[in-house]
Amino acid sequence: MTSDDVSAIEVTDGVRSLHLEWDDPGIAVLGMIQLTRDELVERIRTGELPLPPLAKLLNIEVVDAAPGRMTLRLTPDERHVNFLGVVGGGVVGAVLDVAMWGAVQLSVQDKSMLTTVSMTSNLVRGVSHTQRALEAVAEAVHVGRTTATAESRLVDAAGKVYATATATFVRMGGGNG
Ligand SMILES: CC(C)(COP(=O)(O)OP(=O)(O)OC[C@H]1O[C@@H](n2cnc3c(N)ncnc32)[C@H](O)[C@@H]1OP(=O)(O)O)[C@@H](O)C(=O)NCCC(=O)NCCSC(=O)Cc1ccccc1
Repeated sequence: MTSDDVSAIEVTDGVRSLHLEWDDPGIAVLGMIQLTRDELVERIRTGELPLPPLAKLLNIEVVDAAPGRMTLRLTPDERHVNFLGVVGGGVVGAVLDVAMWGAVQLSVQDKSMLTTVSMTSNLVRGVSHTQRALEAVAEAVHVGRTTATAESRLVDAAGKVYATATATFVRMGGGNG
């Protein structure tokens, strides 16, 4: 599903439905394992490597990817709404988490895997499901032998900030190159 497909949500007698397709999650995992860092960057950036199902579920797309940075697009829709009638903080946190992970993961040349161990977010403005797409812009701050850190912001097209987050990752495996 892409951001254009939100209109594909059908409403029949008040019941919402959506036909959603996603790829075998193993394809993205295999890409992580088998591709070189530069191949991985390129295939994520161009969309050649299918994103994991989580991205399809939350309506997240890649805008840009490079060693040390990743920008994702979150297109809010009705499925993201919580009891308060706004997009849930977990959805905002998820897109920032993935963008920060991408920024640090694409920094490493070897086969080590980065995994999030802590994350702090500040949700400074409510997100409505009717508003246009937001961008999660993340940068690696530190990539060390055993840990990595990143920071990120969720902004609209005018640069208005909706949320900020920082995260710490543990680096597992690889030769620490
Ligand atoms: C409103 C505030 C909390 C504080 O804002 P401040 O620091 O004082 O900053 P500022 O004054 O600059 O205002 C900024 C904007 O806010 C607007 N505004 C201000 N006051 C009010 C007001 N009283 N009422 C309405 N709107 C108000 C204000 O007009 C401005 O907009 P504008 O520039 O005019 O367009 C803001 O940080 C916020 O909305 N954060 C996001 C929270 C969020 O969405 N969390 C996630 C969902 S919850 C969750 O998931 C948990 C859960 C789980 C399961 C089930 C249920 C729940």
